[in-house]
Amino acid sequence: MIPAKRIIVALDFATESQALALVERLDPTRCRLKVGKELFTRCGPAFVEVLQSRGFEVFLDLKFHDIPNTVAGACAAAADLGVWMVNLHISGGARMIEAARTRLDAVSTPPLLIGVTLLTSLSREDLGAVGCPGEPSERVLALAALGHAAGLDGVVCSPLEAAAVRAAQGPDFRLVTPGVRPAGAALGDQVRVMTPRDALAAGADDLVIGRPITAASDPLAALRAIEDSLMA
Ligand SMILES: O=c1ccn([C@@H]2O[C@H](COP(=O)(O)O)[C@@H](O)[C@H]2O)c(=O)[nH]1
Repeated sequence: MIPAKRIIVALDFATESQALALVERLDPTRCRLKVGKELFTRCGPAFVEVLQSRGFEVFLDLKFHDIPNTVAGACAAAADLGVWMVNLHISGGARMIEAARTRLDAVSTPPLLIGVTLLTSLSREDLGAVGCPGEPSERVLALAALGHAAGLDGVVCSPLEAAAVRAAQGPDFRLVTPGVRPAGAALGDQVRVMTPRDALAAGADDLVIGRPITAASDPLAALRAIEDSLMA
């Protein structure tokens, strides 16, 4: 039996009405929602409150990356908004993460604090081109260790790295995996991918899935098919 709410639907829409058209068909007891840069920049915190008022837990995926004081303040703002999870880029460094952790520890019900290791759209070649030679998995493992030591509740990584991060960081460290594609689905800009079922088997806690659901002709049927594939 797969526990409920393992799927986080990425609401990468350009308008509130497009997002709501899908949200109105979703069940908050069965999935969570992710609000990222596009929707947040267009609709702002008010739309996050709309989603929460409908019973959904919201992952605010703004991937903060700035000096420690600025990121700590942004995380405090996310906590005030009442989101379930917030994230930052681990490459911002240990002091940045510790500052965010300290601010969230002062809040009565803080959101989960998660760190992005290496974007799932990046390949080995992409990494080399920005001056970081080596295997993506090595970098992910190093960043996950740094992030855990600095106080993160978990990381965003590709499902390809989930088993290794789980082995290194233990059972209580949350693994949030985008880069999830049902068999035969278009990859789009994703590079380091796995199927939903394989991602869960590799140890992922949360599957972040956008276009395979949101761009489907019948998004609800696409979501149900993914849920069924997890049970099979
Ligand atoms: O490494 C990362 C971090 C975040 N994302 C986000 O997840 C979704 C994935 O959407 P798909 O349509 O399923 O590709 C999207 O909102 C990204 O911003 C990621 O893909 N990789």
